[in-house]
Parts: sequence; structure tokens; C-alpha cells
Amino acid sequence: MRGLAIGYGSQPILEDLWFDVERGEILVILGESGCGKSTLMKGMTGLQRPLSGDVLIDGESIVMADPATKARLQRGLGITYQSGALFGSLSVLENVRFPLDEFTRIGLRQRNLIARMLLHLVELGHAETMMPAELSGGMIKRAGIARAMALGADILMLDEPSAGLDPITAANLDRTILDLRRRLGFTFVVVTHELQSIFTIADRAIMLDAESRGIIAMGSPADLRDRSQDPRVRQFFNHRPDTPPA
Ligand SMILES: Nc1ncnc2c1ncn2[C@@H]1O[C@H](COP(=O)(O)OP(=O)(O)OP(=O)(O)O)[C@@H](O)[C@H]1O
Repeated sequence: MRGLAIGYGSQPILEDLWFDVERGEILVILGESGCGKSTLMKGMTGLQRPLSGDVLIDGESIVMADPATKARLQRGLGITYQSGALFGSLSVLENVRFPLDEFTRIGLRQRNLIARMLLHLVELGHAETMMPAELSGGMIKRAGIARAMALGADILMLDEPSAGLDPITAANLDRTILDLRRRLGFTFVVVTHELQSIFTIADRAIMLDAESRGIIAMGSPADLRDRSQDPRVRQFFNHRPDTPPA
């Protein structure tokens, strides 16, 4: 992100953001409700035009790109939403195959094979004929991740993947995220508030703040917990209220 300002109308929610996401990194984005985490994700993926600044993917601007270039860059980015956003009338396999059906001319047998391989990668091989209504919360998240990878994305943006999951299911999902990174070298940008998950998966975390409209902390979770000067950051990472001065 190069001096990114993003918001609605002419009002910035976040401004002057400068940071990099390295290939193969797992970056977590944190911050109180309404500080602009989802808005930032939309900016990073070219779904929302910034007010100023730029987003470069391997040096190419997704902001200034012509429509064909933007579409190509966006194929490298997979996005999952909190709800999973699966189509209720399609089976798990059909959901994962959907981007291939819509955006490629690959034959049906190959599309089915790719969708099956993706389902195996997220440990949902057994669930291909199930309908979304029959899935658990964790399975919905996994199916969403498989679908996000369908067009070859190797940068995955996950918006609160563990929201609404019990701790064991959430820990299993973290394991899958780490596994995808280890086996396929994927890059992840993850919005999450779950401390357990942050310490398990994040190489670095960025904490956003609504009032200052920017990044108030950036570093490894352990560094932010142990060395941040900012009481809001320490409070979050230590998960206890700051003691008032004597
Ligand atoms: N379409 C929109 N039009 C105008 N303002 C919006 C729109 N979407 C979000 N906002 C505002 O932008 C700010 C940031 O919202 P955003 O959803 O990005 O925050 P968030 O950090 O993801 O919140 P949460 O953790 O609750 O999901 C909020 O004040 C919100 O009211």
C-alpha cells in the first residue's frame, strides 16, 4: 500500500497507509469495529477505488490498471467473506467449481477435477455432494477458501474466518491456513480478533485505529504484546484492561 487513503464519498476512513505484504507471509489486520478493516480489504483487492494513493501487486497498480489488467490481477487474489457467501442452491462441488464455470472454457471433467482437488486441499473431499445448509460453520469457511482459490489465486484475503466458530474448529481452520502456506506458498491477509488465532498464524499484525485513521501498530504479535508503547495495543494483546496510574 503506497499512501493509501480510502473511504466513502470524500470522507477518508483510513489515510496515508504505507505497508507491504510479502509473498508467503500471513498478515493479520486488527482493530475495533468500524475502524475500516473491511474497507481496507476492498481497497487492497481493487473492489473499492481509493481516494488517493496506490495498491501495487508485484509492482503493478491495481488502481490505475485498465479493465483487462485489473481482471488479471484480481484473479491472483481470492477473497472470502464472514458469511461464506456460498450459493444455497448449489452443492459444495458446484460452489467451488462456479468461478471455473463462469470465467473459463475448461471442460466439465477438468473443472470437476480441479474443484475436487481444491476440496481435498481444505479437507472437504468427503463433502462435495452436500448442500450449504448441511454444512457446519467450519465447513462453510473451508468451502469459501476452496472457491477463492479456484481461478489460481495465491494471495488469499480472509475476512474474519474464525467468526462464529468454536475454538476447536477455529484452531483446525488455522492449521489449514498454515498448511496452505507451507505446501503452496500462499500469502494470506486475514482480518481477525481472535488472539489465539493471531498468535498461531500471524507473521505480522497491523492494528488500525478509527480516531487516528491509520496504523497504530505493526509487528509480530509477540513484539506488539511485549514491546508496544501504545496502551491500546498492549491492552489488546495482553487481553486485560490497563491499570490506571496510581
Ligand atoms: N458503503 C458504505 N458507505 C458509507 N460508509 C460505510 C460503508 N461501509 C462502511 N462504512 C463505514 O466505514 C467505516 C468502516 O467500516 P468497515 O466495515 O470497513 O469497518 P470494520 O473495521 O471492518 O468493522 P467490523 O469489525 O465491524 O466489521 C464505518 O464507520 C462504516 O460505518
